[in-house]
Amino acid sequence: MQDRLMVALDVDCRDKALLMRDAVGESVGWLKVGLRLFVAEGPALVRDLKLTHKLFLDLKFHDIPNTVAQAIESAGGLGVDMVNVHAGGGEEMLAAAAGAAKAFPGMKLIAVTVLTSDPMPKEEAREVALQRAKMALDAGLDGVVCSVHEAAEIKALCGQNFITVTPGIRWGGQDAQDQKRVADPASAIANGSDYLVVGRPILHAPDPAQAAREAVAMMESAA
Ligand SMILES: O=C(O)c1cc(=O)[nH]c(=O)n1[C@@H]1O[C@H](COP(=O)(O)O)[C@@H](O)[C@H]1O
Repeated sequence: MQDRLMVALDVDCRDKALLMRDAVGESVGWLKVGLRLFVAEGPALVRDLKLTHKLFLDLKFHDIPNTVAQAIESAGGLGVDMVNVHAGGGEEMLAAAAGAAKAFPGMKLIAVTVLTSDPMPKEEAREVALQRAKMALDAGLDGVVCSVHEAAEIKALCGQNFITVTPGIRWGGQDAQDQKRVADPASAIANGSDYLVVGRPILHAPDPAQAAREAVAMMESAA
């Protein structure tokens, strides 16, 4: 199950990123590089992190179709295993991204549906997430980022092979912080999530590898 756990390396510099990578080691299969770390350290660090783990480049591209397609080409050139765009960019943008990603068959392209921090009412979030997931499927993407609460329905609508990546993971009474739609690792697996994204519950744990193993044990309990 560790191959389905992604650690969000939301730290501010290379040294901290490498320390965290070493701290989690093989207890997780994936590292996620997002805005904070990429803006600070860029592609060189991504290349290094790729040497030991699968890599998800989470920059949520949201721009005109041509610009997003070019950014996807750059991500493909970096050799990342997964990259995302924001489905709010619309059908044409998603199709352009999917077109660009075709040149990189080893890279999964996924779309953010509704951010797990979005305060919109649950039913509205569900409707928008389902509609955007279908749009991503039709545009030729490999899957979506969504909350655990929408994952099962998205699988039912878009097919079991359509990838669901779920952040907003908390367990054992952890603070939800800025996340609005949270769930624990066992519920995520039970609801059909393919990959779980965990940031602060691992980054801020006294022993990050132990926190990751705890999450994996919960994931296994639901399998
Ligand atoms: O695309 C993402 O990864 C993402 C989408 C989303 O809807 N919600 C969300 O939290 N994320 C990312 O997932 C991670 C969650 O971090 P924690 O809340 O610290 O576990 C962060 O790096 C977010 O940028």
